[in-house]
Amino acid sequence: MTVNIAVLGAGSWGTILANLLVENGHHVELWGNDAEKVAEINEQHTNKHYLPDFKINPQLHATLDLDEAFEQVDVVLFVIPTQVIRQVAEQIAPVLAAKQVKPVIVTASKGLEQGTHKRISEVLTETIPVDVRNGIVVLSGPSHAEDVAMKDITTLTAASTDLAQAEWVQEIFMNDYFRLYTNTDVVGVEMGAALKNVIALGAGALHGLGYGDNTKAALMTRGLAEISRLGVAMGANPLTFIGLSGVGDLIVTGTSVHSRNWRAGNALGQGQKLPEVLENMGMVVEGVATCKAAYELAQQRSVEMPITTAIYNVLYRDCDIKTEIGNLMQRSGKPEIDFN
Ligand SMILES: NC(=O)C1=CN([C@@H]2O[C@H](COP(=O)(O)OP(=O)(O)OC[C@H]3O[C@@H](n4cnc5c(N)ncnc54)[C@H](O)[C@@H]3O)[C@@H](O)[C@H]2O)C=CC1
Ligand SMILES: O=C(CO)COP(=O)(O)O
Repeated sequence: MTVNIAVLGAGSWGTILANLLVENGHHVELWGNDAEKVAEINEQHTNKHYLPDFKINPQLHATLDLDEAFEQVDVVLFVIPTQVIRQVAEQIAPVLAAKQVKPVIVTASKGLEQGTHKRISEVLTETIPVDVRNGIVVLSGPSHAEDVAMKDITTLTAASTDLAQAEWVQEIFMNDYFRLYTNTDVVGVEMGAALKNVIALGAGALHGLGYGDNTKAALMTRGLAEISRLGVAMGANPLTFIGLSGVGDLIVTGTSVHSRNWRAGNALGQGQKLPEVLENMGMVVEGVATCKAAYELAQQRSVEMPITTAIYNVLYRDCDIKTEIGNLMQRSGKPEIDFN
């Protein structure tokens, strides 16, 4: 089966997924917003800013032109930062309408929209009318671009309320090192994907401050407890949080030097200030914006999220990290399992 795929976002994850899809035998157009980088991909077959040592398959074509990207399109894959998804989706909707194509929309981005607190599939549902698209599938799981570049064995979840569309996407992406599972719990998959980035910031900060393994395990486990609590309040199946898009992605993001969120947290723990950290990263650190959205959502829903609140206090109120850790430890004793 050869499928026509437009990948939106020529950063680290978009480039690696587009490359994988080409090597799976599909026709892929990678849409970018930076003329120099698009030319580099087409002429040098590299994208050095995001993937310094990676050689891109010469069959991958990049473009700045949405008309070209959508010339023939069965799947549109979003791999851009969460906070620009609404704007780009509004930009592509009339192009899809003019082309009279009805692609399946897939998102591999992870986050919550600031202001509205919406999940990405909700933003896409609002902005791309049903008459110009097929279903929406969410792709998520423990998957750093740097490891997929090495063809390291990687597992993900394809989630959709329409199981047949999730299965179709599963088939498009699967190969001997990339394995997908399906799930119909879109809420749980998206909430796990978005919120683990916030906890990864905290895990990095603990590392930067010199805390040991016990503390990091405590943060990730109790972090998962509050991710599940908010997720269940939003309608998720609690079992999804022990799957790839929950604990799986929390492990990879909360322990890896490849994680932008972990690295940003590590730099904060070492005493750098947030603007400097983000400036130095040069890539999206999704947990920062999502932390604010999650904090506000938890307040609205009266869901207790003490770790997210502590991270919010550090990021948005310039509070001292060690004081926030001390405050977490001063809380009264709690039962371990509590979804109320
Ligand atoms: N890097 C990774 O290993 C993984 C990333 N993700 C998710 O994928 C999403 C993208 O992440 P990365 O590729 O790492 O980010 P990145 O920072 O490497 O690349 C983002 C890309 O989006 C482009 N972009 C930004 N605004 C745009 C706009 N208005 N129009 C068009 N393009 C625009 C940038 O030019 C850049 O090419 C994030 O939500 C991230 O959480 C998910 C799994 C793995
Ligand atoms: O989601 C990811 C890995 O599964 C990527 O995480 P970072 O954005 O922190 O690098």
